[in-house]
Amino acid sequence: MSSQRKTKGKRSRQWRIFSLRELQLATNNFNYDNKLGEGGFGSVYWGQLWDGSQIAVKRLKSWSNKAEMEFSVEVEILARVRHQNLLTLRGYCAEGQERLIVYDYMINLSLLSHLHGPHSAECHLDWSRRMTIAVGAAEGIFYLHHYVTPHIIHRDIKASNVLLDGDFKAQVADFGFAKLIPDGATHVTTRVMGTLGYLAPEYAMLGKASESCDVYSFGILLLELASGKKPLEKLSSTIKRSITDWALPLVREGKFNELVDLRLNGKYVEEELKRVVLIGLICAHNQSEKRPTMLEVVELLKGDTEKFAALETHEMFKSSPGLEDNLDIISEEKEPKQEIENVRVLTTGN
Ligand SMILES: Nc1ncnc2c1ncn2[C@@H]1O[C@H](COP(=O)(O)OP(=O)(O)OP(=O)(O)O)[C@@H](O)[C@H]1O
Repeated sequence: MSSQRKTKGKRSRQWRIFSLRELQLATNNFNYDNKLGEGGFGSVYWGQLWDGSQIAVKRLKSWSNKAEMEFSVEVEILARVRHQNLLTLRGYCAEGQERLIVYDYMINLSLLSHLHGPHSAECHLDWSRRMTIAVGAAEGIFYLHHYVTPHIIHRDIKASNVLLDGDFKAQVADFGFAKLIPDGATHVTTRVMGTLGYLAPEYAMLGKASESCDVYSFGILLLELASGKKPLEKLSSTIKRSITDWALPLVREGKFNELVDLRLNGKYVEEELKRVVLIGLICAHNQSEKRPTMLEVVELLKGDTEKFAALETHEMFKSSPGLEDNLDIISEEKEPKQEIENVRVLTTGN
């Protein structure tokens, strides 16, 4: 059994082109029952290949104006990006109007499903798993920012894009998609630009995409991971509060025990919780130049004491008046569609 697993593991690392017929067979002709979910780029289906290995197939929509060759070249570039915390592409299919990307199926699904979805009540994520996921996801993003040439800005770091393998190891998904977007596919563009609640202010307002936008989104993700709260919490039918607006006052009052996810039943490492929350908040600083780089984030998360001592004394965490300009205060809820549309309008042309 173990040798069989090993062989499967090896095989899954190989990159190849799939035929449409093979993917139709694997997914029962993209049957609704096989559907794992739907994102801005299209639907994702669970499938099983002839060798028994499980795959996730992303069936892209609105790709008709992306030439077959162009698509293949770009996907092959992405397939070369390999890191233990990045979801590896197993291959693709480009036949006729169909554009499909094939990944290994992540048996423990996404972080979103554990924090807020079907698995949230079961609480599979104990504190040590959360720490491992935080460090792993940070390392994956760090790799995209610092090692891949040209560097890749993810643009959509969020809980549904952090997938979990059989060992709950983080696999950051959907990187590099911006390059695959056909010109003029506006509704797809809105998705590439990120998701409400995770968007850095300068990105949302000016469309300035940079590595530090990913750092901002990652900060929100860290706060979400520690607290189990959503990036935007509905306070009433018209008012939403961001996770940073909720967390920062508690941090300034030193009430870390009120920040932690209640589903952990008090089982967590206090020092680590403090570390994750402070790093989350500094990453999600409204001024991009005050945010750390992903290299610094990785070092901090791994427990660099010198860097952490400096972070602890950061002015952001001092409970003095006048620092509230850091916060977005309470944001009025608009129609989500309209809000996304606004973001799109503001950012197109960049
Ligand atoms: N390899 C995979 N293994 C298991 N589940 C997956 C895999 N890839 C994607 N999924 C799940 O399929 C669903 C749809 O994914 P998709 O990436 O299309 O959308 P999304 O992440 O919700 O939104 P967006 O398009 O903005 O990234 C999500 O719930 C995602 O977690």
